[in-house]
Amino acid sequence: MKIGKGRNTNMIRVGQGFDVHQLVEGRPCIIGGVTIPYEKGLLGHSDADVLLHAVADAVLGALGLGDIGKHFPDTDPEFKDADSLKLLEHVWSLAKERGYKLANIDSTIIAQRPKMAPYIPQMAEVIAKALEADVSQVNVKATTTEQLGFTGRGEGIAAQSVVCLIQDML
Ligand SMILES: Nc1ccn([C@@H]2O[C@H](COP(=O)(O)O)[C@@H](O)[C@H]2O)c(=O)n1
Ligand SMILES: C[C@@]1(CO)OP(=O)(O)OP(=O)(O)OC[C@H]1O
Repeated sequence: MKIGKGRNTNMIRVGQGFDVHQLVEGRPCIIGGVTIPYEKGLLGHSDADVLLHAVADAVLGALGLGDIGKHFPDTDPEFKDADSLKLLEHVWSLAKERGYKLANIDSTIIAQRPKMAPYIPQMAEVIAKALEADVSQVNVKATTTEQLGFTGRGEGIAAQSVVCLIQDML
């Protein structure tokens, strides 16, 4: 969507991301780039950082560039145990080279446990740094599902993210 005419025209793009990973024993619980002390961790080909995956998918969606599975296939040994922060930084480089900056991003972690609140400020800092933005542009929330469904039973954790990017065309 273009706003304005001629010079100083801004392009605004919106994207959303959603991801789920299974909770299993013997894996670290890394969410939003923060390692959370917990009896289980998230299973995946990479470090399975469900929040950073949702953020990366939201950015790719805003850019119209598909999803993280397309950019980092889970059949590629290069991405085995990959640090999702590095994947997000690569995704952000695609936004930057197209002239986009972050307007704001809002994310929700859907987990019965562990309690996310103590770690949320640090997650927001990680995301802000990766997207080269101020932390005031980044919001992270958490919710349980009141013990309902796979998240409520503690079988997995989900995350969703909505991003707004702005392209300055001076
Ligand atoms: N894993 C979670 C889930 C929730 N929170 C925080 O608790 C609040 C209440 O959760 P409800 O699902 O009962 O609405 C929620 O608003 C979060 O602040 C959390 O820290 N970690
Ligand atoms: C990140 C990638 C690549 O290592 O693997 P996973 O950690 O399994 O994560 P997923 O969200 O299933 O999809 C993207 C993958 O290609």
